[in-house]
Amino acid sequence: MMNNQPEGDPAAVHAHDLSVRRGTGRTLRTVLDSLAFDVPRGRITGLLGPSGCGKSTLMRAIVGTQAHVTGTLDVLGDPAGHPRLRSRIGYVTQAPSVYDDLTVRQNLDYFAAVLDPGRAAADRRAAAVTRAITDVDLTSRAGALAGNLSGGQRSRVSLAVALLGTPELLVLDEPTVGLDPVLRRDLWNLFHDITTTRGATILVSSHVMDEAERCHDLLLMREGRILAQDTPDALRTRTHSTTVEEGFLRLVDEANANAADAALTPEQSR
Ligand SMILES: Nc1ncnc2c1ncn2[C@@H]1O[C@H](COP(=O)(O)OP(=O)(O)OP(=O)(O)O)[C@@H](O)[C@H]1O
Repeated sequence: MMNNQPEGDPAAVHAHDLSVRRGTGRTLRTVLDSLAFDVPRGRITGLLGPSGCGKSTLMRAIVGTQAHVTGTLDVLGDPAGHPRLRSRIGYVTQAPSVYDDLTVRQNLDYFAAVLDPGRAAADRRAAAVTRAITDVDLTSRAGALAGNLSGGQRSRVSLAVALLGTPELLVLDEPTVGLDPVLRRDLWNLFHDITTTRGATILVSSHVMDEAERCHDLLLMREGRILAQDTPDALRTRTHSTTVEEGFLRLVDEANANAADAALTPEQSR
């Protein structure tokens, strides 16, 4: 498996033989199966694959909220879920977690107080809130009620909350779903700004393959497995494709053909 990490610089996320089961009791089933991959630091890695392939489950495992995880999963040098990681990771789930009856700034003040409580930290909190609002380009809407914002603006408030603690790793679960093309482009520009100006690592999921072209690195998933880890360029070249989507489909066809071959008895394959 390809690793784009510069030598000597440990990956932001390192997984080996990583499996996850979901469900309860007798319904427990394997949804991630023996994954091995690295997420390089300071870059945008896109986690792409069809609905239900396990992207959210993998993200939950990385941020430490997923049960029944086995194998190796190291995040920023610590095992996933380690308390030391809490302030070093920003996580945005699919449902924007903002309070509609608070303004943008009040939402951020609230989450900042949870992250960095106490009177002594008041100035630091105020600076962090202003910076996060600026980062997501919502300064002109800071006094607006979150409930009155557009979908894209609400997504940006969630992202601002995740940026509050100046996280080294941002895990974003389908942040552009349901957004129009202009808002999607603006958010992707913002992700690139965040990696450039803060040196942060971003792991971002999507089931829209054209978003793959905007990532530095790709993890392509299918049915609970990693199909490929590559840069968009390398993937297109390797699969003789003009788009990542075409390359992904070629890899799926290849995997299906291999699985069909493996299922044949020696007599059938003769
Ligand atoms: N709470 C749950 N209990 C049992 N199985 C679950 C649960 N949540 C998800 N699954 C199963 O785990 C598998 C992976 O789901 P997951 O949500 O991680 O996929 P996904 O790629 O993020 O999908 P989407 O793009 O639709 O969000 C699916 O087969 C799903 O049915």
